[in-house]
Amino acid sequence: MTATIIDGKAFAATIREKVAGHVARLKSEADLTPGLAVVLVGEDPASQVYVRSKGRLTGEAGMKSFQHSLPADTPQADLVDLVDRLNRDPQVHGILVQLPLPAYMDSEAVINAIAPEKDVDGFHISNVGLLGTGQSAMVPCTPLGCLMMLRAHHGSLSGMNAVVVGRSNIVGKPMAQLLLGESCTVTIAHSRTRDLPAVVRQADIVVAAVGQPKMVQGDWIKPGATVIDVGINRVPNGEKTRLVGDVDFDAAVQVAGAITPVPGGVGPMTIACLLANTVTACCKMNGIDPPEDLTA
Ligand SMILES: Nc1nc2c(c(=O)[nH]1)N[C@@H](CN(C=O)c1ccc(C(=O)N[C@@H](CCC(=O)O)C(=O)O)cc1)CN2
Ligand SMILES: [Mg+2]
Repeated sequence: MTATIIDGKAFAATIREKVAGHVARLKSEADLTPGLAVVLVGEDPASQVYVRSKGRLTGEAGMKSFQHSLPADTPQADLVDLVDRLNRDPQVHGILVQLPLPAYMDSEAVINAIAPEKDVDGFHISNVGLLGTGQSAMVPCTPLGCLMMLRAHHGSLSGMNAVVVGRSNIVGKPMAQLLLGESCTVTIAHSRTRDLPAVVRQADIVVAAVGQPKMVQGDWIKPGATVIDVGINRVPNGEKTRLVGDVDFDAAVQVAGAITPVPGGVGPMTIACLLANTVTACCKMNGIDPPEDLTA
């Protein structure tokens, strides 16, 4: 028996439809249009693709999209000035600075310059602290998308063994916090973990977020486990390139109970959750209860 394929692309489309419904209601009932500002520094081709899709999907959901492209040698102070202006702009409810920033910039300082209530990435230290202490926070989009797929597939996650492979601030750590919030027993594994295959074999849920093509092997997966693959790695494929995840999909699909594909799994959920977070931010800023069905 091969695993159930968790279709993130289809799931993301249903979230974007719900977002569009809420946006239409905010317009007609409160004369409010949620606005998302995305800032790109430099010309990284993958980042350009992601920023373009964010702009397109923001528009398709009926929201206002503000895109700012700055040259690769922009001084950090100029970027922070732009963030300050966006913080004060009443048409902007969400601000996202596309990562990675050029190496000379202090990414943390830039992220912490965003007003926490407009931090739709959930990377600001205030939101990190709120999430870590189980309080209402803006939740990072990729881990939120992973959690939504897990909840939709399993219902309750209570008591399950979850292994998150990767300890980044943008995926691994918040993912672990979210799973802990669902009463999973959570292990964060990383490059120094001893006998990683044995650790992963204990998992009912594996979230792979290491950025290494096909690192998680099929025989590391416990039969029937759910595998969420966050990796987006571009590998050579003849004259071209193709995308592969952090999991050896062809092997893992034979063992797992359910698995996300790459592409078409976690990636599309990231942008759908960004739109949902922007609606939430807009509602909160205007004293309106945010919709509960967007991130349930
Ligand atoms: N400020 C942020 N920067 C980055 C984030 C983020 O959440 N906030 N995440 C990633 C990039 N990212 C969004 O920014 C992102 C990556 C991938 C996808 C996606 O839909 N991927 C598709 C494949 C697309 C392709 O062909 O390349 C898929 O997996 O099916 C969406 C968003 C780093 N930076
Ligand atoms: Mg740096």
